[in-house]
Amino acid sequence: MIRPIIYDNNILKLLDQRKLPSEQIYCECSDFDSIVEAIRSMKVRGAPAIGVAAAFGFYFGIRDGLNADKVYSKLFDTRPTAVNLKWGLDRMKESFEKYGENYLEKTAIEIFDEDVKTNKKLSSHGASLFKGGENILTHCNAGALATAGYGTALGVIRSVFYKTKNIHVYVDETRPFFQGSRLTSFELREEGIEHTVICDNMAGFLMNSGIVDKVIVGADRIACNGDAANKIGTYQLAVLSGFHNIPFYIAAPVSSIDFSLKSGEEIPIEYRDVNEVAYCGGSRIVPEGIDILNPAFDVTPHNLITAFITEKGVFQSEDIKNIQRR
Ligand SMILES: CSC[C@@H](O)[C@@H](O)C(=O)COP(=O)(O)O
Repeated sequence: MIRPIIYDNNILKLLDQRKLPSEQIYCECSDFDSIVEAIRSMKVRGAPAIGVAAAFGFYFGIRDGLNADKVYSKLFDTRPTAVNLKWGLDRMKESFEKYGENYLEKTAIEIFDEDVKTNKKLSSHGASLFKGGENILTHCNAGALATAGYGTALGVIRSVFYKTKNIHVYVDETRPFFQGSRLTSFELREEGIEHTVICDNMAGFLMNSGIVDKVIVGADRIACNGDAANKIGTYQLAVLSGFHNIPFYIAAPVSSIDFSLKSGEEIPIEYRDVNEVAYCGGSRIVPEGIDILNPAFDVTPHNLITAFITEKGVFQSEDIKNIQRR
């Protein structure tokens, strides 16, 4: 299976997600600044993967003699919506305050290893909700590439495939960064899982034609009431799923729950460079001088979510606040 992140003797190798699917190139980060840049520019992306990369960034920063508060805040500011970033940083800070510098590398490696185990666990819980033979729709990339390995929503799909060998996935291309068509399709092809790529605006047509049995996506931040932020376009899929009576699942680790937030209204939404919308494959596709908006995430209200699939089991939104963090 693809290895999106490899740690090898003080070098963090990140499979550059901007180059996929045409090129598989690892960018090698050996210092704090290179990790900050890799997260900001989306060489590494996906909430759990960002959390893991930030943990190594914290280690590199302290190892190189930088101030801990500055290291924390510079990494924290790279991507505002994914709460796993803060979760990873808080764990590193706690380790630093308790044991000092010597234990930091070990803590970062622990966070990395745990993420893969967590994803496998949540995927096996999720697979129990599927009998095989379903047509599943997914959005963005919540696969191995968005995590330390195996994936969340795509991890569940992987586990259903291993169990039944019978599943078909509809993949939203996911404008403007195309995580669906470039990354999810790449991963599904590697696994030999049958799939079809569609443009984001085709989901309603497919649902209305009775082609979609279930929808499963990841999450970047979940509030205590179950409102969930995920890649822009997720909310409209949830509304469509509700209208067509199609189960809509969120698959995410407990580290994606922000226990400090009562509802999704408090989730900060990242606005990215408008050129991500203005250009496609290097060509300008919007006339010059036109207003463009690029919110990278939206929030799906809890009442549109059928269930949450986590490593601790499958939950309803009212149970989210009672899940134990560790
Ligand atoms: C597994 S993270 C949840 C995903 O569905 C998705 O929102 C995501 O990968 C985050 O987006 P990105 O902006 O590519 O970092």
